Amino acid sequence: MFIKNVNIFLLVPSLSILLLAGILGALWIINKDQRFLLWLCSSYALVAIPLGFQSYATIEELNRYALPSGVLYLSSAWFLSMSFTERRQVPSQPQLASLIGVFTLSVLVYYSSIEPNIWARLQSFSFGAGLILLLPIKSAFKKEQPKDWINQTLLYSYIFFSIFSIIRPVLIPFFGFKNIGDFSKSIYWLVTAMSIVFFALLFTTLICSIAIREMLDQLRNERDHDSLTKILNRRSFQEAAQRRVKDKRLYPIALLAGDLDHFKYVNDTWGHGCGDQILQLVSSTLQRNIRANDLVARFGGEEFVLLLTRIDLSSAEQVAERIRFEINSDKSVLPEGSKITISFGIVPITGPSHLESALKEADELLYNAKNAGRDRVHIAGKIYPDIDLRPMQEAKN
Ligand SMILES: Nc1nc2c(ncn2[C@@H]2O[C@H](COP(=O)(O)OP(=O)(O)OP(=O)(O)O)[C@@H](O)[C@H]2O)c(=O)[nH]1
Repeated sequence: MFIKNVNIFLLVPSLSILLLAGILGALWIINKDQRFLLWLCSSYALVAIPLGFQSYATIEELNRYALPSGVLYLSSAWFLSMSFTERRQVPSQPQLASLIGVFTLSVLVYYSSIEPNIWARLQSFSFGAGLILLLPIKSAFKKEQPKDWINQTLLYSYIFFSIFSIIRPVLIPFFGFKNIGDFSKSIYWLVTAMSIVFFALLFTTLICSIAIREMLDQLRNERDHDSLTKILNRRSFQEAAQRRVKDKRLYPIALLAGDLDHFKYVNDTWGHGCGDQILQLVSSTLQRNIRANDLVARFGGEEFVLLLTRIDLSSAEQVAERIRFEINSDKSVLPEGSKITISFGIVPITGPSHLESALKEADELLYNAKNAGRDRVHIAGKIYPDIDLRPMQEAKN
């Protein structure tokens, strides 16, 4: 049996590929959304088995196990192509791939059981695997091409590998592979095994850099955004706002503090789910009403803050009124006869060091608007004679 006379060196290609499969599998466990890692890991695990086996098998064993080896190689090609389709978000073609697979396996059976011919087997099998790999290429090219060099390298190396799989058997005569008894020690087999390891290493390096970069982007995104509404959170708002207020070209700048009215009542009456829906609705209304360079954030609870650039106070007031009107008019969340209301306090930002105190001033104006009956906009410097100075709790009742 092939297990006798084990030359450990011959196991290096399959063990290296198994190691790469392990790295990909571990990365996938960290972020299960990146399914292309799982497909690639499976592809490597499947190819490592016949690769190790063929490194030791005699020509009789190669004949006997041609079908299972072929199934593993073709499945590995299919998983590799699935990894690529998942990555590029293009459709996979399982029916066509199955057809190619069945046809290729039939040829393999013929050239292993009926008329054993290793050369014909290699050609048909490599051709079948290459075709399966090439299936998603057309749709991948119809899509917008990747702009960064890592994704571009991945695309072109995948195409190169697919074409290489098809033409590899053509290399046989050039490597003088004549004595089929020496298959596992032939230069052809060495080139095949080393090329598989080379491409596996290349794909792993590229895919892992892409996966890690995307994971970091995702973490940064989660750190900077509110998970319910997807708008900026307080910390990232303050960072971004600091940059805006230092830029003279963005002045005049206005700061708006908004707070939903009687939100506790909404939660208590219609449930927390309804409250969450309202928070999402308000966030999308706020986002719809801002321009490039403006910021919108959820500061926590039912409290929102906007930084509007290149705008005077009265225009900022109009924006707030428009938002208030849109929120009031929404009929999608609360039952007929009830409406969502919001109050605003607005102040101008006078300079780079004013941000922190402007936030406090806007909050005070917002508090005044609440005391004055809610569902209203109060702006800095304006006198509101109808202000209701009753405590907030009393006003609620
Ligand atoms: N549904 C939901 N409710 C939240 C969330 N965060 C905070 N809240 C609720 O928001 C309510 C805020 O209540 P209050 O601070 O009393 O404010 P209010 O009832 O809007 O009263 P006024 O601001 O004075 O009009 C509390 O009941 C919180 O539980 C959230 O993410 N989802």
